Amino acid sequence: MPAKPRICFLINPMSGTNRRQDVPALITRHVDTAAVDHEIRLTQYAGHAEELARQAAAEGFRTVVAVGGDGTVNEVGRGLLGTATALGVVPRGSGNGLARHLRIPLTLPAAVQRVCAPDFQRIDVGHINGRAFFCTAGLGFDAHVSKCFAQAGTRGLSTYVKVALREYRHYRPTPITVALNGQTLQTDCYVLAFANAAQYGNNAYIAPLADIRDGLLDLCLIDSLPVVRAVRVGLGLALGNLPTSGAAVFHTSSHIRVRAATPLGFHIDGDYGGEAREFEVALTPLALEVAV
Ligand SMILES: Nc1ncnc2c1ncn2[C@@H]1O[C@H](COP(=O)(O)OP(=O)(O)OP(=O)(O)O)[C@@H](O)[C@H]1O
Repeated sequence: MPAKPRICFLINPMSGTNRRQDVPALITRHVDTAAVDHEIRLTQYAGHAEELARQAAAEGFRTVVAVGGDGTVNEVGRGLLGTATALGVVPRGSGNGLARHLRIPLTLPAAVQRVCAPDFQRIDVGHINGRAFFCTAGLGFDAHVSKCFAQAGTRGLSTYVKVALREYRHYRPTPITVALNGQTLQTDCYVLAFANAAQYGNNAYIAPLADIRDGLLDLCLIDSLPVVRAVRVGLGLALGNLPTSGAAVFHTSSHIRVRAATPLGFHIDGDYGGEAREFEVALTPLALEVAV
């Protein structure tokens, strides 16, 4: 009999809002043991999932499953780049942007059953200043909010919205120069999002037309955000019609350079990445295999 594929579940115990569940026991209950062999490992600190994923790939696991939110997915995905091991996702974050984009089930039992009998597909991978992202990266207000959110003490959508409304009163755009597709744009950056997937998570569609397998990033530029436009952006995110709302400008490209007049914050899959004056953003087509 051929050997069963081996799956390694990497759990971020800090992700999501329901931390009291016994996640390892739930996974073990729902794994199809007739179809796969599995192991469960827990992360012990931020960044650990990347090391554990790389190690699991070296051990020959067919799939390494990120059990967590988009931050954990990012770490596991980074660890698997350049290996023959696929990324799986059991979504447990508050946003779950990549899982929603790939139509991975959002409940734990269904997601575990899915990774035991998946289709394998390849997706594009973005890089911002050399750091990989799978869902979205961005400059400006959303990065600033991700920094404040990380300091907020509690997580979840309601904390995110509260932080965003508080910061909106003070945040001002930064002048930037954007080079893409042989042209140069001088503009202001309130938000400049680089979307590989269509949404930030929570069905907030920053780039509803983004295709994760087309070799292109969808750029969404918002140069200023007075109140009336903020309402239109909010509605556009929720309804998935930002491109036709007139509240943002869209481009597609696989290689973008940005120079900012003053240091500008950036995020990587929703986690704050720091500040920089220059950004190089590029897409590598179909660089990661995922179990969907
Ligand atoms: N054991 C750990 N202790 C502390 N932090 C951890 C640990 N494991 C992972 N992390 C960090 O937790 C951060 C948040 O994780 P993740 O994004 O998966 O969950 P979330 O924030 O609840 O979900 P979402 O991004 O959907 O809101 C990640 O950036 C990761 O680096």
